[in-house]
Amino acid sequence: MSQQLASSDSTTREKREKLVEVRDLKTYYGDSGMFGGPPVKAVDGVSFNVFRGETLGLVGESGCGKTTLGRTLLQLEDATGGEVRYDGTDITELNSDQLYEWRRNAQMVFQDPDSSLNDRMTVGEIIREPLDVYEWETPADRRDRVRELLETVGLRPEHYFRYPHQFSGGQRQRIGIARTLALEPDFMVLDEPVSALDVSVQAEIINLLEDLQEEFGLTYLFIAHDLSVVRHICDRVAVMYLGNIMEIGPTEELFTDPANPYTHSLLSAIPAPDPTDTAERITLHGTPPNPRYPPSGCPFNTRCPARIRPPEYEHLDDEVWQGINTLRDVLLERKRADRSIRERIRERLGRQTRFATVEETYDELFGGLQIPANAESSIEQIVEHASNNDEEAALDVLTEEFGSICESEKPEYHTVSETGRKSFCHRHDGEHRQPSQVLEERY
Ligand SMILES: Nc1ncnc2c1ncn2[C@@H]1O[C@H](COP(=O)(O)OP(=O)(O)OP(=O)(O)O)[C@@H](O)[C@H]1O
Repeated sequence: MSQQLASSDSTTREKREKLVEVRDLKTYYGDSGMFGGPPVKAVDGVSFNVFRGETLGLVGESGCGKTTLGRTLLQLEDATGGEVRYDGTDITELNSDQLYEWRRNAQMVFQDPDSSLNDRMTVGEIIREPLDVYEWETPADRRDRVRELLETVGLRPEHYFRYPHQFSGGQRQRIGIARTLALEPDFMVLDEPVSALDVSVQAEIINLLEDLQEEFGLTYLFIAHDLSVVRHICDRVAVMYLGNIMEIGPTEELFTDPANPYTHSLLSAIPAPDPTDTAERITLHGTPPNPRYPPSGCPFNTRCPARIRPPEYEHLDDEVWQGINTLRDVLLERKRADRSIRERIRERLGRQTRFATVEETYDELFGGLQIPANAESSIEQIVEHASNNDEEAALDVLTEEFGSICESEKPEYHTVSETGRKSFCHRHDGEHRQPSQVLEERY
């Protein structure tokens, strides 16, 4: 599956040189030791290429794994599995000496310049540090290089002896960028490089990054929340959700004609520039699942507005669906949670039991809603099992009655346009209606 994503990515762009090739990359945090529970699957098997000279955007909600992916590409985080080939070399296999040498090629620009600049060092020392570490040329050459770098990023040579706190946020980011340029890298991971800056300054830094890219032939992975910035600066975009890439392709096409339901939802959250635009927004319910316990099947299935439904429930009221989704989340959570000591004490004292929680949950989710008879009897069975503390049986009924391929099988990557854009969704398998058709009908 991941190979498939990567290969078609390359067929459409075969003339472009691959600088970074990522294959089935996984980064998990923590271990599954006796008390640790399962690891956090921050990056859970992604494959894509970054082409030399391009800017690839990486977008997605907070916590979906963007920073972890960026850090793993630079081996600032150890990969749990998979490969990161840089100019053909798998950098996950390098020993520490080799990695040290390789790091000259690739640098990271951070969101918050304050935390990456040491306030006790002068600006000159900060920018010179990587040159000193790598014993670049002579000390006099290094000083010259720093003065040149200061000019390259729009600062002045006399800023050499000033301290970071004497500069504005935008200027501090320029200092950070000068430092990352010192060793002439080819590849830069820009992790929200303008998010901490005033809007008026953001454009200046974006322009600087674009100029530098052109001047030095840099390749960027640009991590961002702000989709309008991404649309402006990126050649291609990868949309991430819960450690997976849901869609990847050329920027303009992805923004104007999204294929994946998650991309639709993400774009739909952008306020329309035209206040008279009455297009329905897709509201994503709930928060992304805990990456320690990602759902089975498609990672987005628990929130997907275009989820495939059993035919008899195709037109079930959306609020009822949301209720069923939430009920599933609660049941899954309860199934894996060892009952807390507090709850057990409460039970023994006869105060509040898990039964009461189920009843309350039911009322809250479905109270006042019109539920068709067949769905209602299934929901009642589910609640009854849950009341008997048998979450397993409750979930079985839920899956049997309301489940679909979205929960039972991981999707494949499907090519959705002539440019080789890829989307990770069962709806492209030729047997179902496309996400956009379903979303139009449901919203
Ligand atoms: N060092 C760590 N140890 C354990 N879990 C971590 C660690 N770093 C990140 N995580 C978890 O991994 C998941 C992905 O985090 P990450 O910071 O990569 O997401 P993100 O998309 O960059 O978020 P944001 O946009 O808020 O920066 C989150 O659930 C986060 O809590």
